[in-house]
Amino acid sequence: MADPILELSDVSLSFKGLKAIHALSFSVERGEICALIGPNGAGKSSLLNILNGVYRADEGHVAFDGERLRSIRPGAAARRGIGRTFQHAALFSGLSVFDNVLAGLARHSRTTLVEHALGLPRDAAEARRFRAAAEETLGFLELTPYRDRIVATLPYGIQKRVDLARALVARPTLLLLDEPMAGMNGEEKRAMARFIAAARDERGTTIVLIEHDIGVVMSLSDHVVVLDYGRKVGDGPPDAVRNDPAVIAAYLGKPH
Ligand SMILES: Nc1ncnc2c1ncn2[C@@H]1O[C@H](COP(=O)(O)OP(=O)(O)OP(=O)(O)O)[C@@H](O)[C@H]1O
Repeated sequence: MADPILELSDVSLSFKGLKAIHALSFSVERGEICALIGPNGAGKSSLLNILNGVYRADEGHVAFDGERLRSIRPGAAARRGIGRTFQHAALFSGLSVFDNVLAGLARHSRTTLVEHALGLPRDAAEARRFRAAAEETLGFLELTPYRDRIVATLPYGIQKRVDLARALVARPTLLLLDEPMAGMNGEEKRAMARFIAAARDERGTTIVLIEHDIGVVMSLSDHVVVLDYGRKVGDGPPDAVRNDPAVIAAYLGKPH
């Protein structure tokens, strides 16, 4: 039975007259990997920005877990269970892997500044919980051997995995990944695809990702949504989308 975690209805977004997203509607099922594909400028990143509250849709609405998302800000979206990574990983390059992953919990702290400054028990208990969650996520993504390394000294593929760890440590219900494999070699892409699939399979995380590598999209996703100039031109399982004449004409047949 259908169990959508995300439902977009007639969502539109413009930038100073330029319509980046046109009356877009689709649903994402709980626990699936949904890939957003389409040429440069199709509106994919703008859409992720609406989903985690960086932008607000001009028209239409988005429901997350049965509740309408209204002008939510990124911090509130994170606390509601919507995690995000960005196209260009913005890690703290001078800090250790462990501290970067711990930073992924900063928005989830329930202790007040006073409790923190005074080192009160609630603060200490939370700090212990956060550290345990960070260690667990490092183990889950096979990053424990890199735990104390400074991020800037690590290979690119590992840095992108640290970025994934930072987003996963808070156990988001919905994780938005903006080109998690951009710039990676084949081996790094295979490793990243394995960890993304593990987040779905072992943690039940729903994932919406932007990806340009069609081979990766077809093998990793359960559902593909194709955008072109802000309009939806395809929506379905990977095999159906791959063979859809409208998608081939708009995207798959073009060099990109
Ligand atoms: N902040 C902004 N201000 C003005 N125009 C913007 C802004 N962000 C995006 N756009 C425009 O909106 C359209 C959609 O851009 P968007 O970045 O969402 O596409 P995309 O599919 O993610 O592209 P890419 O694959 O290149 O990342 C483009 O025409 C882009 O130039």
